[in-house]
Amino acid sequence: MDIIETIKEQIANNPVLLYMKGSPNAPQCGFSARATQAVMGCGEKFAYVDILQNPEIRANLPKYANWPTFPQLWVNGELVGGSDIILEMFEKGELQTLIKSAVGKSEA
Ligand SMILES: N[C@@H](CCC(=O)N[C@@H](CS)C(=O)NCC(=O)O)C(=O)O
Repeated sequence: MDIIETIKEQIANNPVLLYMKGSPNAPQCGFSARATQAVMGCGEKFAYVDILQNPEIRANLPKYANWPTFPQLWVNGELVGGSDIILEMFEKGELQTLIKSAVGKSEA
């Protein structure tokens, strides 16, 4: 399948999706580690894609997303942002609200 189609499918099929370096249990970059901590802190299930294991996604997602770096958090099919935005939203309590509503919608 075309890599852009794969990316679109991943985004469409996962209400909370983190593109990151490594895995939540073993992040391979400080930015991904901090983003994971915040997303995990929301207490809901989330999907992730390790871009170190998926070089084609690493090469193509930044163009598709118009966002140059990783991590990238996608919620309900929309890009939320990277580590800075994720942490800022978490500190304000906004990330918790967003993720809880996204997970709730997917279960409805
Ligand atoms: N300010 C960014 C920092 C993220 C960042 O600089 N990521 C780098 C290092 S992990 C990156 O993705 N570089 C491109 C790449 O490695 O493909 C954020 O908030 O997420």
